[in-house]
Amino acid sequence: MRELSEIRQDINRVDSAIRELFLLRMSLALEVAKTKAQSDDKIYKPDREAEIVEKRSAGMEEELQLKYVSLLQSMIRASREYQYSEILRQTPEKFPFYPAETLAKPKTVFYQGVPGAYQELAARALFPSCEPQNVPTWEQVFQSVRDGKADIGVVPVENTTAGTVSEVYDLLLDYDLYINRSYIKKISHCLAAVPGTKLEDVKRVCSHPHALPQCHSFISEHDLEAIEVANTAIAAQNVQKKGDKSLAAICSQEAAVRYGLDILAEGINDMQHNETRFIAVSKTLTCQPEDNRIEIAFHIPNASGTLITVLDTIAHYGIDMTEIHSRPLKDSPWCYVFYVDFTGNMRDHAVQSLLYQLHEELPYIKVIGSYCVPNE
Ligand SMILES: C=C(O[C@@H]1C=C(C(=O)O)C=C[C@H]1O)C(=O)O
Repeated sequence: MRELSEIRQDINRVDSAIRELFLLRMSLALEVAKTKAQSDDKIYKPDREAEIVEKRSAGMEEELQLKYVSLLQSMIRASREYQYSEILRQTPEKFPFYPAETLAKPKTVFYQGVPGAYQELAARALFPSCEPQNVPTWEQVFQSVRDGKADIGVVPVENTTAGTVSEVYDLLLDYDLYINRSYIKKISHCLAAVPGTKLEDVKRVCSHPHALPQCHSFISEHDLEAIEVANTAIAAQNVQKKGDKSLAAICSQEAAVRYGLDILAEGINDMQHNETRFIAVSKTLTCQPEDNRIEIAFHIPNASGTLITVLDTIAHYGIDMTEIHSRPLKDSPWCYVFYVDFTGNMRDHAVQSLLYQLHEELPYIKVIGSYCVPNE
């Protein structure tokens, strides 16, 4: 039997030979890419890749064949990524997405609900010089922006306890709007009722469908009946209008004060670290120098391993994925649209190469936003 160190020296020699061959293969791939660029041909040739995999691995013993195919596939993907990156360096006009530099100073900002809603607070924080206006539904916020009645809509997209606000994501695509800003707000809910109410008088509690699960423990400990309403501030308004001591609202302190309610309990959310992310949407895709997040929506081909390939491709460009979720495609049962957030700025070369590649290789992709998450 040979010494371990001796075998390892042979492995090192093989690795060095593979390295040289890898570099040679990459330079050949680049030559191919330049030829393709001249004739405006596509980089991705799935038939040629399938032929390489089949012919080069033919006749191998099955177990090693599987490993070799995976090695070949990963080398070919690296070759494609390199080609996209180099082609874009030489012909930057091939980048398929054109964000505007900045957002024109908004005059009209809409939110859903009534004054005192968390969305109003977020709208004021994002656009301090505007007087936000309210409409009854999220759909009306999106409609108003699409029809030009509002420059900006401010809506919630995610809560750290209750999760993604799916309806807002569906509306983003339905109304073809873009995310331009993001704002994370600490959410501390209180229980508010008409003046003179004691905690033991309260039997029912109303609030937004996302706020109720954030206070699940409090609601069950006090054996309260939970009633869904369109907005936390609307809940406070309802309690004021009804004047019934058995009904309380889960809302912000601001909403309780605005509707003249007594605060019976504060910070009633299950998780003390409870935050909601709000976004500002408009008709324009923008990219500001300080933006450090991009969000895309895409469909994947109906084949195994395609989602993992997309996620791997993101990592191959040295980009960090920060969030992923999916929504059903309403017109194609059991098919999904995926939403992915990742770090970077749309002016970065790595981000542009990634987006160029995904645009060329996926059946559908849309950049749905560029925004800044502070403190990074
Ligand atoms: C190099 C080419 O471009 C791409 C990369 C391939 C590779 O690295 O072998 C094969 C097919 C294409 O998807 C080519 O078309 O030959």
